[in-house]
Amino acid sequence: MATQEPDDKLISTEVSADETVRNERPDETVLAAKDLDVYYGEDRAIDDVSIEIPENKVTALIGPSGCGKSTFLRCINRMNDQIDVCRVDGDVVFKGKNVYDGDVDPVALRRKIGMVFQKPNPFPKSIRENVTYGLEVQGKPATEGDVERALRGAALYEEVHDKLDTSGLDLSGGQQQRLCIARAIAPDPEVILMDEPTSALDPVAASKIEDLIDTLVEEYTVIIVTHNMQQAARISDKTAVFLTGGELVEFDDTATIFENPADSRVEDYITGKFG
Ligand SMILES: Nc1ncnc2c1ncn2[C@@H]1O[C@H](COP(=O)(O)OP(=O)(O)OP(=O)(O)O)[C@@H](O)[C@H]1O
Repeated sequence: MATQEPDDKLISTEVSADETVRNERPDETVLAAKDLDVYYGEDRAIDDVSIEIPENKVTALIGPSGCGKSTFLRCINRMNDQIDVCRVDGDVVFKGKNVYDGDVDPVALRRKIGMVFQKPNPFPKSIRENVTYGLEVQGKPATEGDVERALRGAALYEEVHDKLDTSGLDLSGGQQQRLCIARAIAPDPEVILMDEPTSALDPVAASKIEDLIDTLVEEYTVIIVTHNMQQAARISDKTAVFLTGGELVEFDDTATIFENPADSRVEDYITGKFG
């Protein structure tokens, strides 16, 4: 269920020093949706969305339950291909190439655009095998260095370096989620999609993931769906607000969205008048 924060005054858009540096960098588009419509059978879930996602920034997707945030996220790396009734019209251009072109291999695409889900979902395999999986399906043997690099990148190495051959399922929820992040970054992606990555975690584990996102974005572009508006305000540089019917109503700097949105529907949503 969606949890909404009722009072906009509670939403601080104070930025970290790292974010200030990031915000001073000009936006370079890494990924763009153009006139995107997504249908499940006859029902439209995304309505004519165009958006340009900047590189090495955190973009948050917010909006009420059922407005199409996860659908949009899944379109980016063609996870929607796995849903029979789902049909996509329009383009998703990643580094100049429409990911829906016939010659794009979705499996290769998903290594460049990795994904982390709401519920930590490590494979029932060792910590090491979880990390090496993405490289080995590419036919690339993974080295110890690759494993260490991915686990360090996910701020997990110190906690697991002496038990790499134990099951990933024996870790705590927060550690499992960082293992999933390590698995996503092992093949050296450019974009990491996160679908409510902290909503199944306790506040301490969630806070670690938020800190990690702040580090990840130095190297990767992060696009995160969150129901938690404080979280969007805390960690993102840009915020896209979707509203019912799959319409992208406003996309701007996070501070602008939370402090001075152009669209009154966004203001109503942020102040808890609906959603
Ligand atoms: N596999 C599916 N088959 C049919 N309809 C679907 C499917 N997945 C999503 N939908 C519909 O598409 C619309 C958008 O759903 P989606 O999950 O993308 O929204 P959301 O904003 O991520 O919602 P929430 O915040 O509750 O997770 C909803 O009406 C939903 O019922």
